[in-house]
Amino acid sequence: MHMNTIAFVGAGSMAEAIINGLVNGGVCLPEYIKVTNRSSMERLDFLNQAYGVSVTKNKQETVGGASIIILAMKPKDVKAGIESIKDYVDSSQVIISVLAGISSETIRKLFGKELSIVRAMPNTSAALQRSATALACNSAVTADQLKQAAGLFEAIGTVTHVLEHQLDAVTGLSGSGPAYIYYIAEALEKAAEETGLEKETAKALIAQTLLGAAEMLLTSEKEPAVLRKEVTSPGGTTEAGIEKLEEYKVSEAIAACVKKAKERSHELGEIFAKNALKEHT
Ligand SMILES: NC(=O)c1ccc[n+]([C@@H]2O[C@H](COP(=O)([O-])OP(=O)(O)OC[C@H]3O[C@@H](n4cnc5c(N)ncnc54)[C@H](OP(=O)(O)O)[C@@H]3O)[C@@H](O)[C@H]2O)c1
Ligand code: PRO
Repeated sequence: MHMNTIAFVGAGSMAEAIINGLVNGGVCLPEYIKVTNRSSMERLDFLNQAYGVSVTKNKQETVGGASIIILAMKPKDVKAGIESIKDYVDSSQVIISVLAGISSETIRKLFGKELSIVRAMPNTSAALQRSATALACNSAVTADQLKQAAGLFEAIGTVTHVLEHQLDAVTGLSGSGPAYIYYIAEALEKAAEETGLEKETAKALIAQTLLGAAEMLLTSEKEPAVLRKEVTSPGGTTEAGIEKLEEYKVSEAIAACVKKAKERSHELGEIFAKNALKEHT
């Protein structure tokens, strides 16, 4: 795809996952990517060496003239981060925020001007071009700008358009989702060792089982419940195992987990707006 300059403000795990996906997926030349952070030059040097991207502490050099600016700091650092770039940003640029919970309106107020703001909720599987990304945008975003933002995330996985208020639910589901799956993988590994398998053997079997099941979910027209039934012989091993999941109310635990994560996303946005906008209103 054709790519204009992309500036990353924040150089942590989410920024790296996106950079990795863009560069190693061959969808964007590293010279089109500029990265800055707050303090760690060591981290910037690492990204430069690992991916060939340009790195600098200079905020003007990073964001000035970039067609896309990606905000990738932790919520607590957003106010200072925006403060440090706002004078070099104008309405011809598209701001993409991957920040959990923080609304486009809060971001706009912090910049203190009308800007095209796209909110994206990707996940760390972006590093393998396997992110499930959801996008929403403010009313200043043109169809072309949204297409440009979607193109960037399509290069590192799938893109789903949602309403902005739905992003909290997306965050609790697929933004945090890889961690839930790793949690299950950890539990399966522990269980496999307890039932007599070596760690490496278990790890390989678990990863391939997750991959196969995910591919079935993606490609089959059958509902998950039907796919599950196909594995479950009456009176067999799966039925015996699933009886335990029911006994331990795993389904309820998963529902509570996703709900709590969604609520936390909303709460982070509310708390942030209340504190960060005190002197802006
Ligand atoms: N990790 C995920 O799975 C994931 C998924 C979806 C969305 N997100 C969102 O992505 C954002 C970043 O998360 P993360 O996990 O990548 O965090 P992280 O690993 O802690 O990285 C945060 C980065 O922001 C930089 N930073 C802090 N203050 C800054 C400032 N004033 N100016 C410029 N850069 C600044 C930090 O630089 P220093 O190291 O120099 O302090 C660091 O490079 C969060 O808002 C999160 O909600 C994360
Ligand atoms: N990581 C961020 C968090 O845990 C947002 C989704 C995944 O807050």
